[in-house]
Amino acid sequence: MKITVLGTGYLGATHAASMAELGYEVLGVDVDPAKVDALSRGELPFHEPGLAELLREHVGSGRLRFTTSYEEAGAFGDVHFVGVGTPQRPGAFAADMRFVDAAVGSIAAAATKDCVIAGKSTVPVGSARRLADIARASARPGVDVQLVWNPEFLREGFAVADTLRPDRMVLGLDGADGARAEAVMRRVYARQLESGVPLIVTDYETAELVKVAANAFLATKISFINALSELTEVVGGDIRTLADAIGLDERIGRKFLNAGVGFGGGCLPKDIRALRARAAELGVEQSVRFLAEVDDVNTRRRGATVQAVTEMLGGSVVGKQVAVLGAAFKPDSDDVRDSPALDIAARLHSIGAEVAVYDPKANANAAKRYPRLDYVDSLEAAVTGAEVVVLLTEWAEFKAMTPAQLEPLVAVPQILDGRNVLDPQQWEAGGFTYRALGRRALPVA
Ligand SMILES: NC(=O)c1ccc[n+]([C@@H]2O[C@H](COP(=O)([O-])OP(=O)(O)OC[C@H]3O[C@@H](n4cnc5c(N)ncnc54)[C@H](O)[C@@H]3O)[C@@H](O)[C@H]2O)c1
Ligand SMILES: O=c1ccn([C@@H]2O[C@H](COP(=O)(O)OP(=O)(O)O[C@H]3O[C@H](CO)[C@@H](O)[C@H](O)[C@H]3O)[C@@H](O)[C@H]2O)c(=O)[nH]1
Repeated sequence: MKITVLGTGYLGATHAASMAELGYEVLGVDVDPAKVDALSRGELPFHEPGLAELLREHVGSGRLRFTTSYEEAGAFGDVHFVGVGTPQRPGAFAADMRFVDAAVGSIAAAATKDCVIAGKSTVPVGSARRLADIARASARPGVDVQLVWNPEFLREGFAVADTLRPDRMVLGLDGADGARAEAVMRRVYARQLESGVPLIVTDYETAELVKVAANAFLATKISFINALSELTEVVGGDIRTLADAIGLDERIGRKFLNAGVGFGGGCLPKDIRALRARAAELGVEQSVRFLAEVDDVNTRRRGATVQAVTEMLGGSVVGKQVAVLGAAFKPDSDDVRDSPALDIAARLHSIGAEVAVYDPKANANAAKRYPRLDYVDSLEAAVTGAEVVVLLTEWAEFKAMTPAQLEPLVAVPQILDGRNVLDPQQWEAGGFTYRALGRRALPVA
């Protein structure tokens, strides 16, 4: 069985290399020739632990190739995975479906043998049924093209492991017409299924909704704890202890209750907005209205961080040296899409602070987004002369730093822990003024 993966970004490149790892011959397709050239040389254009090695190995063996040609893909693939982007539509909350529509239409028209198109991109509910119509209408006479919806749940930073050993797989089918496609997909994923990965076979709409529901739930969990942070900041409580305590209840669970500067990335923010937009189109806006508050709580954390830094600097950031540790939206990624860290750094700069940013992997992407910030190559360079150090992405390097390491370098020993990952006692004993979002009462303006 031969596999193509349409779109070779974070999802597609990971999926393509993982399919090669499972033993398939794989062709990755992208409309970006620079990306295709880099991948064809075995060079990963972004940071993802373990993926560069997998890519090199399988490009080297010839099992994994890349192209810009849909014609080549249509002749090659028995299964075509669709992993192109569905970003937020400019000026709106809805998902931009242009790339998925184009990919499905192009591959259906190019297919010269019976095949299955497996949608992995995150899409508004109702898209699969519409795309199945596009596929049928575009297919050549005598070529059977079936569409399944097979959403992807990988996390950046753990993308390879999540692809090879997911918590579950979901397959949305076009009713009884989906029998051939189901059999093909069970063969593609045979190794995972044999190793016990649960497979949920359902209709298109449920499969599409499972994906956005999972992300909406995760976003809600984060905003829940961050909303409680606003309370602990006022009364002087400790949000980490609170999260530990409620998390011990197995019905609640401790995961995704880490309070701080909030969620970002290419998925959670845009996916909750797209769900709201789709619900409004369907006339059930009120059903997910709470997601507006989830989004607002999340955005407020960024403002609260800027406010806390301002207070630590005596009421004004103008001309003050601020060390920002982290630019990626999460550690072990160089992705800066909707990154709270970078947004906060830019906001501080826009109100007059001298901001030095250091991220172990994301400086280059951050510089493309906000070229006017000062990016430096080490933790030491960032904190030298700083009047406040602000930890915004919890890279291992930042979690491991000590007051003794920073104290000789900073101008004023104060630190804001935007991710609640440092030990307050250790930093206070080391001579630092320590503040954290939700963990200690922040100075009230
Ligand atoms: N990044 C993740 O962790 C993740 C996880 C699960 C689901 N998703 C979903 O997967 C989709 C892709 O996300 P991503 O983060 O990989 O995006 P990305 O922007 O990194 O990659 C998208 C790629 O698609 C390419 N592309 C655009 N139009 C194309 C076309 N017609 N044919 C071929 N290639 C085309 C782009 O050039 C780009 O390389 C989105 O719907 C996203 O919500 C992403
Ligand atoms: O307790 C927590 C956990 C996460 N975050 C933040 O939430 C964001 C998202 O984190 P995470 O979900 O780990 O990363 P993603 O790679 O964006 O993965 C999410 O989005 C993907 C794309 O849809 C899905 O496939 C994954 O299942 C889903 O976890 C990041 O900014 C994190 O810093 C917190 O603030 N507190």
